[in-house]
Amino acid sequence: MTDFPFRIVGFDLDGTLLDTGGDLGMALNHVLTGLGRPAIALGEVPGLIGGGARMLLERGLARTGGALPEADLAPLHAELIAYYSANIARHTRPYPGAEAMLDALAARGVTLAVVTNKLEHLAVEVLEAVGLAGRFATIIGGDTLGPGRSKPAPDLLLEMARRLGDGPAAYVGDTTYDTRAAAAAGLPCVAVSFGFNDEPVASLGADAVIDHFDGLVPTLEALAVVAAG
Ligand SMILES: O=C(O)COP(=O)(O)O
Ligand SMILES: [Mg+2]
Repeated sequence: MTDFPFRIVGFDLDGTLLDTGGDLGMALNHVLTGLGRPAIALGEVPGLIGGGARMLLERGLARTGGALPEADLAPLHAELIAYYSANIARHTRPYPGAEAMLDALAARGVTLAVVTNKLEHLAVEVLEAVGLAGRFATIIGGDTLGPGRSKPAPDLLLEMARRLGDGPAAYVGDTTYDTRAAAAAGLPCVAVSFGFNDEPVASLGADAVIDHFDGLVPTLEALAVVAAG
């Protein structure tokens, strides 16, 4: 154990640890084109991500001709999830420096967690596919606690603390879902500028921003100094 100021660091998944935009976009376009709708340019998909796959579907429908009745959404959501699960890591990769950063935190005795709005089983599958699942003491998904408890509610982050025990914790994310959840849970939050930011990164309300994972360890050390006054 070292004197690193945080004992637990939680990570968002889509747009934070992993660039999942291409594979999520392919799954969304599979559903849209099946409905006779146009595909969405993959470069535009990151702007539609946040809040889970069901919200991705709703935003995709709105973008390509309009919403569908509520009753039509469940089978389309299931189709999107099935396609995504079967094609989960064709394009998905960790962002540069992610693995070295996880090594650096682990070497400092930090316990690592994933806290995502993705369905838990998809989070496990994609982390296994890119070889990172074993790094995390726990993986908590948008459905882990049941409906209505995903980010921006604090529940998933409070569950992380419940599972991993006492000690200072911090969270790393890319959207307002993450910064709002962290604030509600009372955790400091670092935002990554390279993710699927739903607001300009300076407006996300994070305590600090990093442009590369090389900056995470020193940024967390500096945050703790500020918090200590
Ligand atoms: O799946 C989403 O919409 C967002 O997932 P995340 O919480 O890992 O960013
Ligand atoms: Mg994210």
